Amino acid sequence: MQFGEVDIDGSLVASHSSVSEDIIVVNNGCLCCTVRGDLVKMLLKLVKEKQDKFDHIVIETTGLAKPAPVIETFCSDELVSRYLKLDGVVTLVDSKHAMQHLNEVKPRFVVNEAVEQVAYADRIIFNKIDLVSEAELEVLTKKIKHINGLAQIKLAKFGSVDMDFVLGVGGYDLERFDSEAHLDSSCSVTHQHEAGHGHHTGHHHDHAHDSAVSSVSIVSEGTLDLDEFDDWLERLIEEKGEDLYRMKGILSVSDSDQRYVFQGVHSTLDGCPGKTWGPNEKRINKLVFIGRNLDEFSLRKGFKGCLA
Ligand SMILES: Nc1nc2c(ncn2[C@@H]2O[C@H](COP(=O)(O)OP(=O)(O)OP(=O)(O)O)[C@@H](O)[C@H]2O)c(=O)[nH]1
Repeated sequence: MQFGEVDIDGSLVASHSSVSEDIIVVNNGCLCCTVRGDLVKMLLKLVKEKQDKFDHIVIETTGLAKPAPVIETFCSDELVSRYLKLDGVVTLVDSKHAMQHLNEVKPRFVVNEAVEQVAYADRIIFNKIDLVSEAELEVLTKKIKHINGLAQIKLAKFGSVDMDFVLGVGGYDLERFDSEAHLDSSCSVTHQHEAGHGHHTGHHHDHAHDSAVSSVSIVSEGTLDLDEFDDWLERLIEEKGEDLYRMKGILSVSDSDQRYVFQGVHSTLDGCPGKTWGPNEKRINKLVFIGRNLDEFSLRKGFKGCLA
């Protein structure tokens, strides 16, 4: 399924495809609505007509699409979420040109879609690595991990990656998340402002300051009061829900032998008890927040305030 004004890829893929997959082009949706009405319609049509005939639906957006409305379609639309589950967001990065797009400063209220597409990803493929030096790749990796410390990254040439890397991602699956625990604590690199954006004063916070999209990771031993934590998260979402793109965490909570796992997109939160802690296992809390203008200091302080 593709979003786009002009469907060139669709016909190219179709002419090369001997398999029976359907390619559906969705090109009349508004790129900035919060839930994609056109997508809802198409997904429900697929469910109705072919429910038992597919394992996955792969949606390819145009390079200009904002990922949030597509993601929220799966969280917010009651019918869609009844029949379909969002598996994950995969972002293909052109290693040669990505930096230029990530650094592009957009006009007021205009988001940088390259930054958004990295920020919301569960998996990131750095493609065209044959066209860049190791040093360039290192700088790009640093930049991308700064934006998204949660996604797994793979390097590729001509888009060649294992299918398992892009299908069956389980990016929104609390159980998978619990057992895999891909929280890269080395990615807590917020507050390193990009060149040219060093001055980060209050008056900048009212517009889409894209270099301000970053990850904050908290890795900390200790036990949390779950009620306090819930209250804190709720307050956070109320105040900053729009700026909080993704959050995930594995928590050690008092009066429980089980981990508590949670994940969220903006103001949609989902949490449940997870695996039991081992008898000699260190109970370490791991949380990652990805969002715009995140205040690392106050996130850490808020978290500490919930420790029992
Ligand atoms: N050297 C090199 N060229 C590549 C690689 N992957 C794709 N290309 C070439 O890059 C050109 C443009 O392809 P892409 O950048 O993949 O285009 P695309 O992503 O389909 O374009 P949109 O979907 O319209 O954004 C084609 O000529 C590809 O053959 C790679 O890993 N290395």
